[in-house]
Amino acid sequence: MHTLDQLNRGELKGVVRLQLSENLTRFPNAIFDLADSLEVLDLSNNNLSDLPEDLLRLKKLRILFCSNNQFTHLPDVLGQCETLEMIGFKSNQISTVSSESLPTQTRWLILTDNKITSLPDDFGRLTRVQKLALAGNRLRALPDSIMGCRHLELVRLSANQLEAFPDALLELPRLAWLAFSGNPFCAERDSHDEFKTVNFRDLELHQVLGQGASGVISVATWQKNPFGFSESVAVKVFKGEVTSDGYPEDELDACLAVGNHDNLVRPLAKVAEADCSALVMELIPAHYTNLGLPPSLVSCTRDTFPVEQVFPIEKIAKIVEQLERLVTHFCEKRVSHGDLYAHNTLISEDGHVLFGDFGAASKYTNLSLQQQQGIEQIERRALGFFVDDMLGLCTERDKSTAVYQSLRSKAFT
Ligand SMILES: Nc1ncnc2c1ncn2[C@@H]1O[C@H](COP(=O)(O)OP(=O)(O)OP(=O)(O)O)[C@@H](O)[C@H]1O
Repeated sequence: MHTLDQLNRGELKGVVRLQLSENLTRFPNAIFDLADSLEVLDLSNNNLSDLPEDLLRLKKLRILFCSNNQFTHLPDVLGQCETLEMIGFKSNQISTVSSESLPTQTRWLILTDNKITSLPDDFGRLTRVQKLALAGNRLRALPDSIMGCRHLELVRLSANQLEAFPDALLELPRLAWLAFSGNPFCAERDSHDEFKTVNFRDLELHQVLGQGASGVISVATWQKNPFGFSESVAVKVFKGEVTSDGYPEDELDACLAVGNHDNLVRPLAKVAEADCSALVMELIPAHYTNLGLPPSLVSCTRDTFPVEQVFPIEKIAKIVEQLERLVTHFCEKRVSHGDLYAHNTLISEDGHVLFGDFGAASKYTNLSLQQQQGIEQIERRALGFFVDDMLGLCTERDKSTAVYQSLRSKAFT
């Protein structure tokens, strides 16, 4: 994080990346002094509502983040910034997105949690866009031209006002991670009576285990355990607000709809109270570790891995086999996971997989057979990308094996 003082004193000359958060209400002019070098500008968490019309003077600007500001429209000047390819305006008040505001070379567009009712008709001219985050808006439909966005791989549409499933998405040849729960066309949430409902006051929360976008997970023991669950459990208490993947209530609904599987963290019970929604689940044993790391600004939609991460091909085959069985289970339950990634996968030393994070999951039982098949194909593409990622971790020696070749035929690149 930098300061306005540093900027005004000329101390930041030559920086490639600038991050300022000081309740700014106006774009600081001194930023233009960095035009020769500035590639990444992060003005998130300020009070900005517009950008200067000569922003294009920042000739090298590739990445612009303005989340948590007061924008009511996406500034038109963005469309004239010749090198700008990543745009993030999450949690503003944006209701209008003009065609002029979208640079043709956009790869990454984050407009989560705004008030957008429609996208420009010619959206499909963004033929390079790979990642499109629109959850928590007021979209009623998508422009059919979106079919032209042939590089789209990740799309978030949850928590909108879509009246019908956007069939145009089924035409996208690379789409692999899709979230669409919490729209009027979706099936209603289920009460999941097959799972016990417990009182929140019967649980005693202890140390925090982790925190996802949608809730906080803690170890808990029972004050009262009428159903005889294990003495120690994990409890995810949902925060209630919309996340970049959708509504927490839909996460709980989808997670319970998928139910039990050998490769899922076992859901045990739910808390469904007016002021508290929570999921009680089995504790993940401490020796399970993350298989991958989330995507970076460079990898965009693809997971990243520590350079030293290497696996023998037999272990990779075992991991892939478990994921394949899991995807078959998702399809049988008519739930799309929407976030099938190594970074959501935990593995034990001997290669047993525990998979999680239903934040982007969407139920699709009520859709037409053709739509259901299309959605399954999208999830299987994510599995194909996953296989490709796993093969990237294979030892050089194992690349000549028959197992490698057989897995290669399942990979999507
Ligand atoms: N049943 C559990 N037992 C032990 N630890 C858990 C359990 N569930 C979650 N955790 C811990 O909490 C962290 C957050 O989990 P969660 O599934 O909510 O979110 P995430 O997938 O990491 O994040 P996001 O939803 O933002 O993508 C996990 O990385 C893990 O460390």
